[in-house]
Amino acid sequence: MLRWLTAGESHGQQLTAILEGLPAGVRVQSSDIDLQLARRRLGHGRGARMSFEQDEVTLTGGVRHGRTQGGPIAVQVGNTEWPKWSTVMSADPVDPEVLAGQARNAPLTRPRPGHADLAGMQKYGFDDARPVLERASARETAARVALGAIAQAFLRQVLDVEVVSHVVAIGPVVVPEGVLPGPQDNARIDEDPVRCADPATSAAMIAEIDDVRKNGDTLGGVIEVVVHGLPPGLGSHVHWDRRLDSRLAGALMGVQSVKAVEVGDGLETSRRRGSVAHDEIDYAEGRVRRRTDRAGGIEGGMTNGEVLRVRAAMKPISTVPRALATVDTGTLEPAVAINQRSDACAVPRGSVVMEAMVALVLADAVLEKFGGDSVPETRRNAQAYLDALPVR
Ligand SMILES: Cc1cc2nc3c(=O)[nH]c(=O)nc-3n(C[C@H](O)[C@H](O)[C@H](O)COP(=O)(O)O)c2cc1C
Ligand SMILES: C=C(O[C@@H]1CC(C(=O)O)=C[C@@H](OP(=O)(O)O)[C@H]1O)C(=O)O
Repeated sequence: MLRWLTAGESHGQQLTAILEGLPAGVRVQSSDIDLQLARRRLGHGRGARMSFEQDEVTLTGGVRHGRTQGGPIAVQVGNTEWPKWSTVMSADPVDPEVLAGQARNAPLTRPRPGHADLAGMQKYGFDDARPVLERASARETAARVALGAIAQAFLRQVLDVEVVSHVVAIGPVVVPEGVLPGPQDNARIDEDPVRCADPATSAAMIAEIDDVRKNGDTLGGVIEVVVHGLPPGLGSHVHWDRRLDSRLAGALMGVQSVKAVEVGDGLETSRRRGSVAHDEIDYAEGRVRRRTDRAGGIEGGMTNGEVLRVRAAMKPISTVPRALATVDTGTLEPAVAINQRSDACAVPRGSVVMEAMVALVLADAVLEKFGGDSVPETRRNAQAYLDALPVR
């Protein structure tokens, strides 16, 4: 079983992430994580913070000389903005007189609609939204991407699995049907400002983001994660919490701002007749395969050996520059929501986060199926399973 956990605040000293249960011998180094974190900072529509916040990665446990050792892997992602926040976010008590002089410490009492601010203040008994927004912030996704980079290295080294992603919708602008990235397409897609695999749609997406930005507004959209090289039989039909689709949906829905998840053709499938909704089976090219992949590579809660496709829909950024109506929780008077710099559209960089979540779930499912305490052992187990499949 693979377990992972993150800790840390948006303006805290650092994010901390732990990944436990990975076999020994996965080749991984800080630069692999740096690469993924750099991808997460890109994208047309990102906010100012993404241009000056550097992610300082340190592997502090579980890896020696570029290989995992079998123990928990610990990663720190330092916030380079920390010096500006070290008093306001200090873990230890600070002299009240020093704090009083800090403009950043003024209580945030105008909760933003669409954020955790108000419900979090009520739930935890705060009269200031700061402690809520610090942890609710998607800054935390940097820690997930760091762990996802390690999970991706494991998947690649054990099974040649490649996890790629692309943006399929931004606001009302949607890619045409049939655009499907290949296993090596991430580098090409990264070069597109909105991580869209279709150049004509990309231009329309950029125009849409520019338009909302000009109008003080924000946008959401849809990301598709595509996984090549998975064997059949990951996950299971036998119980709801063993189903791979359920585990993927939970992981993607657990990313800040995700409001819907689709597996394969998802909602579109529900509108089709059965005769054209499923994937007929034939025997060709030496294997039993599906003629189409409407199911997105999962049937009965298990991978079926076809390309896996899952989609996550992000709501528009909640910190709308043309600030939304709220109430000042100190005075109960009408007010406008807290408004600071923010992304106009985080969908392109969100796609890197979705890849990480999918990689973590799949690494867990691979270990559940094949076990192994070292990469060679897991690889041997996987190969023995593939060789013994009754139907290839
Ligand atoms: C990668 C990423 C970046 C985000 N950047 C911002 C941002 O700059 N400003 C903002 O208000 N929300 C941003 N969000 C969205 C908020 O974190 C999200 O709206 C908030 O957590 C509430 O969403 P929920 O109701 O789904 O929890 C971002 C989300 C992601 C995944
Ligand atoms: C810092 C990151 O994203 C942040 C996520 C975020 C939010 O509300 O989710 C709000 C913004 O932070 P701030 O309010 O400090 O400008 C983003 O910049 C990051 O992704 O590294």
